[in-house]
Amino acid sequence: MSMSQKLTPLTKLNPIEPVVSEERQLSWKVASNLFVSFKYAWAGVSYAFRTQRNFRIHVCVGTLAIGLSLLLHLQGVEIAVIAITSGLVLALELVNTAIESLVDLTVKQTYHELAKIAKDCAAAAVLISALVAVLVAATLLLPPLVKLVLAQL
Ligand SMILES: Nc1ncnc2c1ncn2[C@@H]1O[C@H](COP(=O)(O)OP(=O)(O)OP(=O)(O)O)[C@@H](O)[C@H]1O
Repeated sequence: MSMSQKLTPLTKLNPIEPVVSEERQLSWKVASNLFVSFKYAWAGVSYAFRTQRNFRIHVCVGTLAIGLSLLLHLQGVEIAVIAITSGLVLALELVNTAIESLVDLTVKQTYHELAKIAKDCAAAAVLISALVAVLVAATLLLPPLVKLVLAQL
């Protein structure tokens, strides 16, 4: 396929087709620029934060867990483990959002058993990572936290 066939000028697009900006049409090219790639990735994070309540909750809980681990002077490895598990939850929440969008794009408003499987499994991945993160944080944070509270009594 030649270049001119690939990059249809916006003026020639059918008005009922979704409009793709010329910058987006060239995204395969601009993505080679590291800064622009970062900009698109940040747009994804920003979209998830604005639209996904669960993502906001995970950001708050993760920040709280890392903050507490610093305040309680946990060992470096322990802080790293809490940060890794919290980061994994956020990353999977982003993948979940991407899968939800792709499924909605594919099946639109129709019910499909495969769409249900895709969305349920993506949500399950987030749930499992969140449960593990809570378990890890509780194991590492609770003993020093209880010790600190008891010392105040
Ligand atoms: N097109 C569909 N076909 C079949 N089942 C669907 C479809 N869309 C959604 N579902 C079912 O509804 C559930 C919720 O889907 P929805 O798109 O509302 O996700 P959500 O509630 O926004 O999820 P999350 O809280 O993880 O963001 C899915 O897990 C799935 O079981």
